[in-house]
Amino acid sequence: MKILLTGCGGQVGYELERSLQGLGEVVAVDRARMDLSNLDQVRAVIRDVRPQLIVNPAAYTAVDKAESEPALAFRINAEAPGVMAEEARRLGAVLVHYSTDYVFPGTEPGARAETDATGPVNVYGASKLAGERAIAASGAAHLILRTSWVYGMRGRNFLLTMLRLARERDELRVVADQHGAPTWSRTVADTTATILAQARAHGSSAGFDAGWWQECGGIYHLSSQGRTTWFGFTQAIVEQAGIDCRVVPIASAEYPTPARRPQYSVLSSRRLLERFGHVPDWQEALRLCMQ
Ligand SMILES: NC(=O)C1=CN([C@@H]2O[C@H](COP(=O)(O)OP(=O)(O)OC[C@H]3O[C@@H](n4cnc5c(N)ncnc54)[C@H](OP(=O)(O)O)[C@@H]3O)[C@@H](O)[C@H]2O)C=CC1
Ligand SMILES: Cc1cn([C@H]2C[C@H](O)[C@@H](COP(=O)(O)OP(=O)(O)O[C@H]3O[C@@H](C)C(=O)[C@@H](O)[C@H]3O)O2)c(=O)[nH]c1=O
Ligand SMILES: [Mg+2]
Repeated sequence: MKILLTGCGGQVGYELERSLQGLGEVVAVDRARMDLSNLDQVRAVIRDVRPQLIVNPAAYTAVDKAESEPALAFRINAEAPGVMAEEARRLGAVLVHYSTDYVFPGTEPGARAETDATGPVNVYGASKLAGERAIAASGAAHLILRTSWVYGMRGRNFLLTMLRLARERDELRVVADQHGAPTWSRTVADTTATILAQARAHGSSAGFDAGWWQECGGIYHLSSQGRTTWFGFTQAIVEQAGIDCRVVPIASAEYPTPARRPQYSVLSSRRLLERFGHVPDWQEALRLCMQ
């Protein structure tokens, strides 16, 4: 099976390139080969590669910057995935795409299910929601995995930022009123591969089985078990790294940013756990990652 993987230099894309190896021949493309802001190029690369599976972790992920670049964020996060889905349908291929907890307004303390009402509070979230809708409307077999607070030992992420700041400063002031579940990039990639292996087992040598995608496709929440705040996440990071740095809880109002962020961002991964098994607890995953 031929797999087209986008954004192979990103946090999740890097891990996917490894996790997807057992599944087929992975054609990994970066921005230089396929720029998602260039829709003609997206189309041309897919028609050239003719994959049976497209996996798309590439995205515009700069949450604050998106507030001042909405058109670009929407092109990359909504229009480009829409083109991928359209091309996937033409080829009879499957599209696996990633989305975010930021599609929700975050006004309710409980964990959000896939069927709960969306309502993004920032441009990034709105652009990701538009991407989900474009894919759903395309008629292509697809999987949309919504994850949250992704970190890892490479790329741009909260873990690496906080490790750097904790070494530079005596004190870190971190918001304690935004709730969510930090998720290791490797958890996202490995779980994706687990799901695809199950999908593959229901198919034939010719490819995936359309019936399986009818029944099991669509949106799944995929984030770590448990919950914390950015403050709690930072405490765990500093403690595990053994860095001598005070971590002080603050309110969001004391840390102004261009983009608003949801207050309660916990996702319930129940649908995924019932069908596909285990996802680790955030503290356990953080420990494994930092080892
Ligand atoms: N990071 C997070 O906290 C979360 C992420 N997600 C979602 O998960 C998915 C994976 O995110 P993650 O791996 O963390 O993101 P990263 O920011 O680590 O990686 C994004 C990747 O997309 C690429 N990219 C950006 N713009 C373009 C473009 N115009 N053309 C081609 N490639 C481009 C980047 O390339 P380059 O290096 O060249 O910029 C990079 O390889 C995304 O869909 C994201 O929305 C969901 C929840 C949380
Ligand atoms: C650096 C820093 C941040 N903060 C706050 C700002 C913000 O409210 C919160 C998180 O900061 P970040 O900017 O890293 O987080 P952010 O970029 O909003 O992270 C989001 O990224 C996108 C891509 C997603 O899809 C989301 O799931 C989520 O992971 O921490 C502090 O309170 N103190 C600090 O020293
Ligand atoms: Mg960020």
